[in-house]
Amino acid sequence: MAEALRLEGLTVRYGDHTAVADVSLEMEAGTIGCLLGPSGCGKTTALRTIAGFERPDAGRVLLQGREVAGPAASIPPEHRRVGMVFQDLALFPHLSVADNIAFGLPRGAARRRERVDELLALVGLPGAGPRYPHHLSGGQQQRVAIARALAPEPAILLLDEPFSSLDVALREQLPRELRGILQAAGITALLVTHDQTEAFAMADRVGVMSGGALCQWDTPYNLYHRPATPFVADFVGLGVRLPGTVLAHGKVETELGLLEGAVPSDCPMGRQVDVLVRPDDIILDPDGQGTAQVEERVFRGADYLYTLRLPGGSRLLSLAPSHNAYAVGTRVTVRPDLDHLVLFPRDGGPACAVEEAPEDPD
Ligand SMILES: Nc1ncnc2c1ncn2[C@@H]1O[C@H](COP(=O)(O)OP(=O)(O)OP(=O)(O)O)[C@@H](O)[C@H]1O
Repeated sequence: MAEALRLEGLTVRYGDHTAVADVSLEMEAGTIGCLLGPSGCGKTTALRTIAGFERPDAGRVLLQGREVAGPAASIPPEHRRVGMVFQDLALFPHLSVADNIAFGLPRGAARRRERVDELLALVGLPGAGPRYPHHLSGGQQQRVAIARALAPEPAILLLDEPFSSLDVALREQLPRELRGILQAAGITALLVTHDQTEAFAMADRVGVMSGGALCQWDTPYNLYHRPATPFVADFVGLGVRLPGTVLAHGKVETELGLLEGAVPSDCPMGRQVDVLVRPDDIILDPDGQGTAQVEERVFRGADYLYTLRLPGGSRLLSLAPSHNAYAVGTRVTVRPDLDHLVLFPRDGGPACAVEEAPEDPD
């Protein structure tokens, strides 16, 4: 498949501060990518550099194989064929929906009206052309902003926190809808968000950023099941890291007992590691004889998230269906059910590669 975007060693500094540090990634045409990370990690700066609003201090940006920023070129934003949707949507309040969408199209273009109608149909708002932005709901306004950005047929659509101004219900629903719209039209898109649920619902590939660096650029499934660094493991999904010692291939001793299965072959015996334990890896049994204790319980609708305290002081998380509720203080037996082990060496040495993790079903 054709390459839509490539970043090579992209570095952007504001004075002494490195906002984007040596970021490299590639996106294929027609796919959706996402930069995910906490506030200040550099994701907006990376997006703005792709759009042409910031200049790289090192590295290159290539769009459809053409260098648009780097040692060989500095193409201005309007000539990059990039569509941008901003956090606040930035619709023109005094223009109708049709005129908002047509804004980026050449005046007098024969297909102008036709293109607006096409885009309104694409975003599920047929017939909304004569209305004004303030007549529309937040979700509808967002679709108009997307239609406007798509009007000039950009090579890539960049979206900066596109759901942050919407209410909670829309934030659940819109990422999936938007993914459907972009996929139907074969659009390449890159969004930035700090919200993992949005990233996972929207994107084929997600890049987790921290301190300007890209920690891992991978499928959502692999980020969860094969996190490359402790930061990715902590940022994506819930879980704890339990100290352990590698005993032999296939066994790690922890406070939970011997965890078995798929210890990476490059993890030497005796090595001190942290084992990633997700809430879905822990089954709890409230038998009254157990040595673990419920320390906290959080209702999450379909399930409760329990924090469990082991006798040695380590804590675990566990998810259990919400039709049974175990009170704080209940003694429970904890049964680990890990089908592969993700290990991070405690000495900070290179991570042990995760083998035999389940394959990404997609
Ligand atoms: N124009 C600027 N001048 C100086 N420093 C800046 C500028 N823009 C961003 N920064 C700094 O660069 C770092 C990265 O900012 P950036 O906005 O890219 O992060 P972000 O991950 O998008 O955060 P947020 O989610 O809060 O927008 C931050 O430390 C920020 O304070």
